[in-house]
Amino acid sequence: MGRREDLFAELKSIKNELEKITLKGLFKENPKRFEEFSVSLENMTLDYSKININKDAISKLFEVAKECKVEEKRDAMFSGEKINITENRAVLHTALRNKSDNQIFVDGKDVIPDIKEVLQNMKEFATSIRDGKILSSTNEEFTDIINIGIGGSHLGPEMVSQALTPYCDGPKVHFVSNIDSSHLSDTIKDLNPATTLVIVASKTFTTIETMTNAKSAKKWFQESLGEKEANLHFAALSTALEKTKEFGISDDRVFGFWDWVGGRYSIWSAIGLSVMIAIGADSFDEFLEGAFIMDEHFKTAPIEKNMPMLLGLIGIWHRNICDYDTRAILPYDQRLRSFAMYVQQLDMESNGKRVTLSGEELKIKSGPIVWGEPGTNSQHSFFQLLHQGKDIIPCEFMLAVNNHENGMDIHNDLLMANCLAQSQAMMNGRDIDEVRTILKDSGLCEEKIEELAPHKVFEGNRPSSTLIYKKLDPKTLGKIIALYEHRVFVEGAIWDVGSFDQWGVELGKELATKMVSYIQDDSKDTKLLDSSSKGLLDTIKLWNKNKKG
Ligand SMILES: O=P(O)(O)OC[C@H]1O[C@](O)(CO)[C@@H](O)[C@@H]1O
Repeated sequence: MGRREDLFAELKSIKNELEKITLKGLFKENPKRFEEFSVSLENMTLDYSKININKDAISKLFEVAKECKVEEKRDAMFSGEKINITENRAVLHTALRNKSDNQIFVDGKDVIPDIKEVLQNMKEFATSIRDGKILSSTNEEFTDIINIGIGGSHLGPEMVSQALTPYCDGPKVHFVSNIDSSHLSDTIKDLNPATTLVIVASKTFTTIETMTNAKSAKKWFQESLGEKEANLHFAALSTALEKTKEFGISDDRVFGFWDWVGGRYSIWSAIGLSVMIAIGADSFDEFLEGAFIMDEHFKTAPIEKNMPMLLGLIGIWHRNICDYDTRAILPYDQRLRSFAMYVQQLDMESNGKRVTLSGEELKIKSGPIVWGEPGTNSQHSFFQLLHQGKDIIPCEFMLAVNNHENGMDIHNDLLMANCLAQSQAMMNGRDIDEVRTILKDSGLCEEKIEELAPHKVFEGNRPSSTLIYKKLDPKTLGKIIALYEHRVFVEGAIWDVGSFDQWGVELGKELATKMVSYIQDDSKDTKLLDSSSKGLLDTIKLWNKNKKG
């Protein structure tokens, strides 16, 4: 990877040169900066002109992408090659939304017919639930659906169903993920078991949180409806048919997927069933269509007009050239309130890696910390640090031009104005001279002006991008999610990490299994544990209401 490091060094020299001029200056120099540093796809535009970058840097980043064979790796993924090498699996979430006639082979078998079959079964089931053709054990229509799952089996369905609230015209969907008993109990407390369907979403059907919640939900049904009746209130989304059967869910209520669908990439698979029940099969198709449009764009658009490539390369610029540790995702869209959390898993579980694909220690930084909240709420919490803190945090604004509400345009106008104003403030800042003039005009004396001025200076020159789209409809949401998936791919390909495994999550799972025996068994000797774990366990044993009554 020597050539990649050389290119990084050249990019660092460009960055050092660029530091001599501000973002404001770049706009003054080039009135066409927006046109030259933005890219569009249908009703969506990514504006990256407010990032301290120039054409030289962009073309050098293209060289990085070429050197790291991003396009070849992309093609390998789309064609079903086993690019998840530590698990010996293909990575084919894109096949789930493939609307072309192409065949895609894994181990010599075309996967498309199976995908179509499961999708068709999902549609029939979802439509029958929505139309009241499938009834509960008490012959009533299902009014509420609870998706029990965690990680990729939860974050996608919850985020998408929140985002598409205006399209939700089916039963109400709820989500339970945390093993904390409060999550299930707070969710079911106002629900009627007779009209509730639980969807157990788990690729492996072994995840302790999901299985514990599913068993407790089963008990809830059994106690109020009866042993046999309980099973009629379940469906499952899983690759583990044996285990779903063991749980008591009949095969016609199980919707499968395949080992080449990673958890955090699974919203397009059967894992999307709760969303499909909420928004209907047609809207779900639109959602898949949106992702397919982004896939085709990613596959075919030249690198300089390729939105995921550019977003990924900007990520590399910020992480490896500017040395920024985090990035903020800031949707000016309350319905995208879980989007940052969703991208956190997508991005950090994929690229939070410390070794290369061949197992060597990475010599450069990989995935950054991803976080964020919707605006305008976040303006009144952490934006202070974004504007005046010591860290520079690249901000990714997201903005829908049209809302879904009639007669509330004033809200939308103000929302949009705030979004634009924030990126402008980050870029332009406010210098000491301007601050002094403002304070003078407000009638303050010289002494007071000098006392206050440093606090009111904004350095500015802080980078941001804005993804602007016409309306947050199912198709647009599909495009946005696929854009972020492919951005993660581009970055992972450049860092040369295994973006599709997640071994780092395993150690905690293993230790939790051991730890539970210390909590449940008083006679278990804690002497060999570290003193912190022992101290905490002793406190648990002293205070545990389950033990002490
Ligand atoms: O769908 P499952 O098998 O229950 O797994 C849930 C989640 O657990 C993980 O394996 C690790 O957190 C995720 O990748 C996955 O989305």
